[in-house]
Amino acid sequence: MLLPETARKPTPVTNTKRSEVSAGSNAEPHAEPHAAAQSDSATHSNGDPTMPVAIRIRDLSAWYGYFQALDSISIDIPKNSVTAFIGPSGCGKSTLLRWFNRMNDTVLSARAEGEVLLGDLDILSSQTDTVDLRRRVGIVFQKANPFPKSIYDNVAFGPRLHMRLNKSELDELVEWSLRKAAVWEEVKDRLHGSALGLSGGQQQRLCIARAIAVGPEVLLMDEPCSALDPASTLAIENLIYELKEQYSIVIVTHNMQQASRSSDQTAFFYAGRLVEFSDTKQMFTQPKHRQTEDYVSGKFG
Ligand SMILES: Nc1ncnc2c1ncn2[C@@H]1O[C@H](COP(=O)(O)OP(=O)(O)OP(=O)(O)O)[C@@H](O)[C@H]1O
Repeated sequence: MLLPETARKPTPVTNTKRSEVSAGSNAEPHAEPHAAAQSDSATHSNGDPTMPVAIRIRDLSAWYGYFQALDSISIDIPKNSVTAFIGPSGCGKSTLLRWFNRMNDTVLSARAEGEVLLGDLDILSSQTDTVDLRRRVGIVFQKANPFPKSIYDNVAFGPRLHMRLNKSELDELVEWSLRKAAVWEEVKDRLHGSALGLSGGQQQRLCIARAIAVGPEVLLMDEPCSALDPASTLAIENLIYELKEQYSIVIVTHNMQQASRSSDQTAFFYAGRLVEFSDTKQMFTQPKHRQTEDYVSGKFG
């Protein structure tokens, strides 16, 4: 079975210790961070120092214009495991996720300072090739967003852009990706039909197939099940479990049961700050901070 091309040669990085990237020419200077309640003891590692790191984040702060959305976040995203980001609405989960593959570049007022490393690659460097970065760090959004093309062309889109494959290799890769995303059996007889004709849950799994077809190292999932029914949610959660053997996964979720079922470690954010990062079992049974306990037990949020 043909597997997607493995990691490409990383783009040359700058030598600067701290990077700064601004999405638009109208980026604004610093403003005071909004009210935040970070614990002094919030740790960037989940406690296992032997765990290989997929993405290393140090002192990351981010703004939209004058508004500070993230304040000095340091966290190590472990390899081949599932990390859940939880916290009340507006605490910065999606903002953080979207800096991992520079999706925030599309927001003119967005700006970040600090360091985000994917191996040797300095993600925030202005010299980073964002097309290649997004191949290495794929993203699946809350609402499935298939292209208005056939099922086959949705999956083949990235490989056609990044790889040189002949027709049979491409066919094989499309099938591999759809199988891996657990949607092959449902679509194999309609590969050239419109992706928009699929159900929401099927569309979401198609989007996962599209993301993994280019061989990413990291898969970001921003509330991937929030628009799905319980059966489709279960299918995606099972899929996440299968995929972590091969990918490092970060999932943003408001669903505490989903975080506790699907993730190996959980990071709790509040008002732009990391409050606690722990093994998921510990987070849900013996949180270190009162604020975490209140949130996971549903007292606020
Ligand atoms: N494009 C934007 N322009 C200006 N402010 C933004 C933008 N996107 C997010 N924000 C603000 O940044 C803060 C963090 O937003 P973010 O979407 O990261 O939070 P979140 O924790 O993912 O929230 P939710 O759980 O509701 O999706 C919020 O106050 C939000 O209003």
